[in-house]
Amino acid sequence: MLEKRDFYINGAWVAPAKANDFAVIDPSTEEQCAVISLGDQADTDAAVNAARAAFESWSQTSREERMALIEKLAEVYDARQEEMAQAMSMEMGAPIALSRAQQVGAGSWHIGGFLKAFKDFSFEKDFTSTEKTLLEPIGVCALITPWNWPMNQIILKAIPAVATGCTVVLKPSEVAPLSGHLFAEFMHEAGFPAGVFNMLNGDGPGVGSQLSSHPEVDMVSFTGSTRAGIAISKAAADTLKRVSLELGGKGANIIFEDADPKAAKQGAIRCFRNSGQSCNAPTRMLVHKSRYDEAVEAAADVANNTHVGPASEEGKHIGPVVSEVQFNKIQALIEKGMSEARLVAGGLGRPDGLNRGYYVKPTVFADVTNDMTIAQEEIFGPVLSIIPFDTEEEAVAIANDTPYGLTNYVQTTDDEKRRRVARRLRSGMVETNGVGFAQGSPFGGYKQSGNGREGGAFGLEEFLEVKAVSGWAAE
Ligand SMILES: NC(=O)c1ccc[n+]([C@@H]2O[C@H](COP(=O)([O-])OP(=O)(O)OC[C@H]3O[C@@H](n4cnc5c(N)ncnc54)[C@H](O)[C@@H]3O)[C@@H](O)[C@H]2O)c1
Repeated sequence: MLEKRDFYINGAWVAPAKANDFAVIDPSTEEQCAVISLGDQADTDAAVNAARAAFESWSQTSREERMALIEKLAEVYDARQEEMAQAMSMEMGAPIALSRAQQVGAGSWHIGGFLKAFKDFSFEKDFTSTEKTLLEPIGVCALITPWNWPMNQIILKAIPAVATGCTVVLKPSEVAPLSGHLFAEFMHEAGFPAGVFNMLNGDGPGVGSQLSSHPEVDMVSFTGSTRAGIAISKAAADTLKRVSLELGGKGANIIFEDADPKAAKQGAIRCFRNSGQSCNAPTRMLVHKSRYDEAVEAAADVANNTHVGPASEEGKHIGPVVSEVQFNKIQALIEKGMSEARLVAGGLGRPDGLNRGYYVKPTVFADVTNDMTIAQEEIFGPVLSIIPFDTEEEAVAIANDTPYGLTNYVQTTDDEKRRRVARRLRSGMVETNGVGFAQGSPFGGYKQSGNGREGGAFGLEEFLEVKAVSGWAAE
């Protein structure tokens, strides 16, 4: 069993102020795989003070110095990618092939996106011939991250924060803390000065809320549930710190009558990816009535043919969900779905042959209406809800009828319709016809999916203050 009790504070690994062990469970086996410590106020203060002390000099470094350290970090990340893939696979159950290609791969992709954006990023702009606008680092940033795409989330925050000259305290998810621990090792190996990057473990009510309310923290960048996003915003209100939120989603995937014949199949595969634990998953499939029966059959077929197995097994299967808490929550929502809609694949309990581990059957519900619980709540498991529609107007109304607004999807070969519908969807992202987003593209949500944007130049701007200086040049 791994022992990872220490925190990374002020450039060194330090023991927690008080012993408070917390077991990390491997979701594939339900066995304890590691022990960490949950920090308390003294640890939080030590990490924040280190970041505060480092800010003055770090914020004055040149772009070239910071860029060189991020390039070094990228080298370390590449050289140690197998360790990172194994850590994530064990802590949150991503099958090892997916962990290597996508969980680790997402990190490399975003580092590359930031480096590209950073090279041309302008920290000074001429507002008039005499007035200058300066973009300056906001200060000490608390980064609070979830367990579902651990490295993706950490890199989307830590890299732009240090790139812009901020200093950082990272609190990874206590459910999947091993990747965050390893990332701190990478930052150390890359040679960032002491105090620029700090990492400590803790839970939401402890270190999470201590960071959110800390008077020496200037900004909280959070990814996780809408519930925690609200709690953080309230805790941050008394010190009026900036709060950047990336929260949940309930993406609609609108399949029009003229969509690619494979659209339903691909939509179901996408919904089940990472065992359904993606905030941008297309979990509501809206299908035109002329294609409805065919889509239900295709989605059920995908569910019935999706192999579920341990994370350590090679292959394209899906792994368990992350924890017993999530497993139970998903089971309760599947049970609710069975009382309100038509179950066409999957259902309650573990898949055949798996009696230990948090494995969920890929599940499809048809004849769902948008007022049902399974169409409104984020399930965060491999569960798809299929909703029929008649007209474009109806499809847009159903898609927008949710408190969330992260990613929606549109499938049609009609160019005009695709653009028209994309404009009307109230979400931060609209993916059309399966075309992936470019490197550095802004990631974030409308409504209760959050208020921030991550990735590339938009992601750098999140960590900057704007200063207007008059009389910069003599008239
Ligand atoms: N929009 C996005 O970019 C995005 C990406 C990934 C995950 N998510 C969302 O994250 C959720 C799943 O992750 P989770 O279960 O780890 O979420 P969570 O909100 O329970 O926890 C996320 C992080 O917040 C901390 N936390 C919890 N309560 C807190 C509080 N009151 N104050 C401060 N910190 C607190 C946790 O310790 C953890 O580090 C899903 O809802 C998913 O949609 C969103």
